[in-house]
Amino acid sequence: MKDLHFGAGNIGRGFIGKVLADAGVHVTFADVADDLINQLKEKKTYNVKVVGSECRTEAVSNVDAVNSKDADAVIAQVATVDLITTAVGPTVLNIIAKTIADGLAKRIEDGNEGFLNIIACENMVRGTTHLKNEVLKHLDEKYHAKVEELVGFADSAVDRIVPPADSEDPLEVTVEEFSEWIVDQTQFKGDVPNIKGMELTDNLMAFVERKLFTLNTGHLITAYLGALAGHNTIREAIEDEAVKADVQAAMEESGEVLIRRYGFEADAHAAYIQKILGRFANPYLVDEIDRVGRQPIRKLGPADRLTKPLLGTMEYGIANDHLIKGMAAAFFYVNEDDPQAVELQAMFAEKGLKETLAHYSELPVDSSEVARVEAAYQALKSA
Ligand SMILES: NC(=O)C1=CN([C@@H]2O[C@H](COP(=O)(O)OP(=O)(O)OC[C@H]3O[C@@H](n4cnc5c(N)ncnc54)[C@H](O)[C@@H]3O)[C@@H](O)[C@H]2O)C=CC1
Ligand SMILES: O=P(O)(O)OC[C@H]1O[C@](O)(CO)[C@@H](O)[C@@H]1O
Repeated sequence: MKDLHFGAGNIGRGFIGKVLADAGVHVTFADVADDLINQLKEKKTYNVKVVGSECRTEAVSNVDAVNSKDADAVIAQVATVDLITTAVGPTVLNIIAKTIADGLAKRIEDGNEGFLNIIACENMVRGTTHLKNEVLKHLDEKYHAKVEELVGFADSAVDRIVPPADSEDPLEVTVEEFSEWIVDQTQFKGDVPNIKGMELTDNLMAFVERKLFTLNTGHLITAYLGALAGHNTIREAIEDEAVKADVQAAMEESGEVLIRRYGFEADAHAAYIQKILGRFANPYLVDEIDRVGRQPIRKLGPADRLTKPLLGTMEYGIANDHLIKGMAAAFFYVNEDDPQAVELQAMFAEKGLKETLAHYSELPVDSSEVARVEAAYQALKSA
């Protein structure tokens, strides 16, 4: 099987590319980072350091690379591979959609009747479905029926903490031991691939929301409360007992929504939260607060890791003080290198918290929740 993987970054090399290459799939990475691509092309192998209670280095071999800026080369790949995976970040999905659409048009014109499956591996609810809609916007309608017949767009949930590596070898990645890649088996076209490390489910939403609204909700609140307390890394922040107590409580509030919505068993979910807290404290990973806190506007959005769990607590009429506090902490997040943090702070300075939060979260500006976030902000300010 041949895979074209967009995004040779942390998750691309450290997780998805590795799982596929280990399973005997030939992986070609597509990326815009020239040096990275040239080195991958030349060496065709790279190392992954797996760190935890035991540390080891594993080589990933038989990979290739193509520069994403060379549209013709990428289109030629799309026209021939059996699988396309992505780990580029939600905003870049819209950019690669055009190239994928051009590749699908070529594939059909070339008479390739083989099945192709596409899996976006991003921190997004139904990211592949989003990508599909973007691809179809760029694709002439005359190709749509063939795409429906031959191309599967399978949504997935991806969980492995992979911070940027601090290594002399630019291709090496450092990853935690834990990993979970769950794909919606109902959305494949042709045979569903049997790949070790890729789990299949017919209940994907439960797993996507469980991951995004537990790990990512807790991680983000760790970042924002940690930054406020003067910490630089996630590990430092979660070892601060006050931060940890708030983060755990926020994950429990979000967890109560997940338990009620999807029927997760309460004890198992509590253990899931504890495991995640342990992963945040991994002493072998140096995970900067800015990586986890990045793009706060996206993360305050209505479908993302702060607002969506809050909406769930409102739906079920259950406690949400710590989710509210986490949202308030987002307004202390300052990072001049992050355009979204700059934009958020600019609007906050001009319009105040209520209007800014309502604008990005789509919560009603006069709602009691928005008022409570403002009160929590004031409480944090005077603490
Ligand atoms: N790092 C982590 O711990 C996890 C990340 N994720 C998700 O995986 C996705 C990727 O995250 P990371 O690997 O951490 O980011 P990253 O920044 O390390 O990798 C993204 C890669 O995409 C490349 N890229 C940018 N524009 C491109 C284009 N037009 N064509 C091809 N490649 C392009 C970048 O050069 C970069 O190498 C994100 O959606 C993230 O939320 C999900 C789970 C864990
Ligand atoms: O990649 P995003 O959506 O900016 O968010 C960063 C988060 O994603 C992860 O990299 C993977 O879930 C977490 O480690 C972190 O909480």
